[in-house]
Amino acid sequence: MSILSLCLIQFFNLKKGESVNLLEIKGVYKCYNEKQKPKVYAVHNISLNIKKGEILGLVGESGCGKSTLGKMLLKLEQPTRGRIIFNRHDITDYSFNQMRKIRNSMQMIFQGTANAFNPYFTVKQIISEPLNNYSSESAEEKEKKIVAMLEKVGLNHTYLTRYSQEMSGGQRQRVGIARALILNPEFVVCDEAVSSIDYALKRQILTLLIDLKRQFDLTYLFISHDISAVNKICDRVVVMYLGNIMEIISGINDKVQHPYTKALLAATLVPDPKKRSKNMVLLREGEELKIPEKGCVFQNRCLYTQEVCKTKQPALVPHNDEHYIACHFCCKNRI
Ligand SMILES: Nc1ncnc2c1ncn2[C@@H]1O[C@H](COP(=O)(O)OP(=O)(O)OP(=O)(O)O)[C@@H](O)[C@H]1O
Repeated sequence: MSILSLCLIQFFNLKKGESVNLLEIKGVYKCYNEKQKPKVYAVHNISLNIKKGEILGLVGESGCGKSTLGKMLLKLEQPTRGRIIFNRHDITDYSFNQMRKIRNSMQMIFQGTANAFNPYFTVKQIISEPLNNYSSESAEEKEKKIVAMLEKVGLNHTYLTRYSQEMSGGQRQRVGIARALILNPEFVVCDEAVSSIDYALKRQILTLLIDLKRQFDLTYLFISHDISAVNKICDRVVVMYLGNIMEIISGINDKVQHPYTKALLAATLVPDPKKRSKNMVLLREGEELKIPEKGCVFQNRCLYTQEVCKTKQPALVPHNDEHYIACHFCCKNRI
């Protein structure tokens, strides 16, 4: 088949509204200590596609493997097993030099905490760093670019000479966003980009991220503990528990099915007391959280565990078009 016919097929598929995958994650595992027995996986057999232009949310309790997965997609961590395809290229075994060539297409926004940046660097130095590594433009051109980017994130040239300790959390967050976007990436991992900032500022940063996504045609993996932020910004949400995907859904709302996602939802604060659901107690006081050797990874905390959950790990299966659940008892086609 000629290149022209392949392009035509892709063009007509896009016209029909079919989306293109920017990232394909195929059976990815991460084990930090391979010598340990039994092996403990921070990420366990995750398969997932991230569509071009999508904002994919990633939620779950602390330590469930969200950042590890995000870092593996950017190749800041090497998967133990599985494949990562970016823009139709298998980058799993890319060397440092091969990654250098595409590093500008994939960036990360970290939490804008006080120690997020080198305290001896000015804003200009912070944002220049990726430019110095990847661009051969003159110093003047770089400065022009930095000022233009600062303006895009709601700051101005007067911030160029500031140090990170001379800024508020929100201003630091904006500098972090400017630094991540200065190389004009396609894919950005936002790791807790709105954590520990107040409600009004959170709304501003979320609005800014949505605006920038439109302006720069970005695709985000949005990692967060904050269910309301995830619901505001994301097209789909992946719910992780102990390295495994429990559910994929359009939002954490009353359509969630998995007992773990229901518990996450019940734990969120709802302003209207009449709409609040009862908190579900998933772990009794003093009880230790253990990763089961077989069966469903959530069996020790689930309120509905049956015999089959102790022996057989449920597969992630479609409930409907965009809704996937890994539970023996949630899906219509199951046991
Ligand atoms: N470099 C590392 N070496 C060893 N273990 C690690 C390393 N990084 C993460 N882990 C472990 O992997 C598991 C997943 O960690 P990860 O940071 O991905 O979780 P997370 O869901 O992002 O947590 P949080 O929300 O608190 O950031 C944890 O048990 C953690 O202790």
